[in-house]
Amino acid sequence: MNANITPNNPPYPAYRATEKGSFAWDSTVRRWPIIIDSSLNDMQQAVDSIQDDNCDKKKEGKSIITALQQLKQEIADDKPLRLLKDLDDDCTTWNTHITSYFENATWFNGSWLFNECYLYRRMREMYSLTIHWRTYDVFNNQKIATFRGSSASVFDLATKLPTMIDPDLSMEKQALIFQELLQVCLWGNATDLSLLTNMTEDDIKRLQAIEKEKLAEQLEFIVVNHTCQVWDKLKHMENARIDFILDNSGFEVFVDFVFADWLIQTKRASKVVFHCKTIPWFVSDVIPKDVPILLDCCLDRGFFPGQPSAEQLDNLETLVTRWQSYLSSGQLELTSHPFWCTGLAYRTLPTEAPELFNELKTSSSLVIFKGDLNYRKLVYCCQWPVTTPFRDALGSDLADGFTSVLSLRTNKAETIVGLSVAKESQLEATVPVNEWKCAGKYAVVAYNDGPSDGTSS
Ligand SMILES: O=P(O)(O)OC[C@H]1O[C@](O)(CO)[C@@H](O)[C@@H]1O
Repeated sequence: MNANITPNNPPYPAYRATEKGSFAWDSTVRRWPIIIDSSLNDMQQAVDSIQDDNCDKKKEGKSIITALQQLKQEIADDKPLRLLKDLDDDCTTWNTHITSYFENATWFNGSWLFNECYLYRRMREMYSLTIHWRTYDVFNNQKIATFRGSSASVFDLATKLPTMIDPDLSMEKQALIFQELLQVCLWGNATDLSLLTNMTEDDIKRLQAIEKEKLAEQLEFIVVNHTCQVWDKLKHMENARIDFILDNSGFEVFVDFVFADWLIQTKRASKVVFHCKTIPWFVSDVIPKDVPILLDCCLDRGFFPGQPSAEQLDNLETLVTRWQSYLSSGQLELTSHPFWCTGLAYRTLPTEAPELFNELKTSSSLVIFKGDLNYRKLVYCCQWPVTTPFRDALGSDLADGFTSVLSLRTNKAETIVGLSVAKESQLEATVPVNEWKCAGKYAVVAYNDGPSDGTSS
């Protein structure tokens, strides 16, 4: 293992697009151009809808289209990662990271983790440099359209949840409900726009399914499963603060609300904090404006297709109205921090964002990291032996000097740790490696218990 760890020199070799055929290479040569093309389409429609051809907004919109096309070419030409030019609050931090760790790095030879984050920050720069497009979210329409397609599971959950939240249930029953909700929260991560793989509509419906038997079938796809340790932590927890480092908007944040609702209703949490990104990120990640938009969609009785019944709409309205009351009472808090939109692994949290690190360490009993990118940043996104213990990949600051950490991740990138030798052998022998590592169909529930003398209840 590398002793002198830096962002471009992780504990084990970084994934880089210079490795032809790797997922990093496929992202750089195929997936990222698709994402930029879909942003170009969105921008073209937005610019075409502006009537006045000579107004500044239309001119700025066209400059963004040109900048997106130039970005695509810059990546294809494997240019160096240039410094950012906008005046956003995080610009200096980003440029310090580039000059300190990625001097002379290019789109192909920089670490895939940093480069993918840099891609979205470069897209942000295009909007930051304008007057009329500063707050425009080029992924907004896709986020809403994908949520609209999740209506079956949204209504299923809205109908089922009241029976699942009964605080008078026996501990055994609560354990079963916890396992179901944890899985629903986990698999909600599968509906992710930036993956753009061959996942079919049926694949997504299967992954979003919440029926008991479907969830039982899914257990075999969880290749690292610390659910029991999480239940040991939660079963007697009372009036704690629990933090969600969010991932995707749409159905995933909907199920995050469902899980948070259960934590609050069963009095395990008196406060839940949702941490959003600060800029449009990885296509579908949640930024603060996405939450009220999502809740309003749920309350709009004409939003979902397929003529839902009055009862279904009423159930959803009851649920969402309660969530809105959590937000207005402060039981559920929505926040964002620029640290979640850097290109660095989370081992840097104590030095890059000491106030955030200390707040979570001292106030939160459990920090739940949702999704693949958060997982990659927790484990430094490198070529760990897959049987490396999760705590070793976290590093001592997060494993021993922080609070309890739970990662709920569907596998959408090659880095993974925590497998048993038996599970590694079974997967290597039966499933194509890209299928279980990158296709979003297998998952990880990885948990590290915080220090017992911390805030943990
Ligand atoms: O939304 P999530 O679960 O963090 O997924 C983002 C992941 O999708 C990808 O863009 C493609 O798999 C990864 O590079 C990235 O980590």
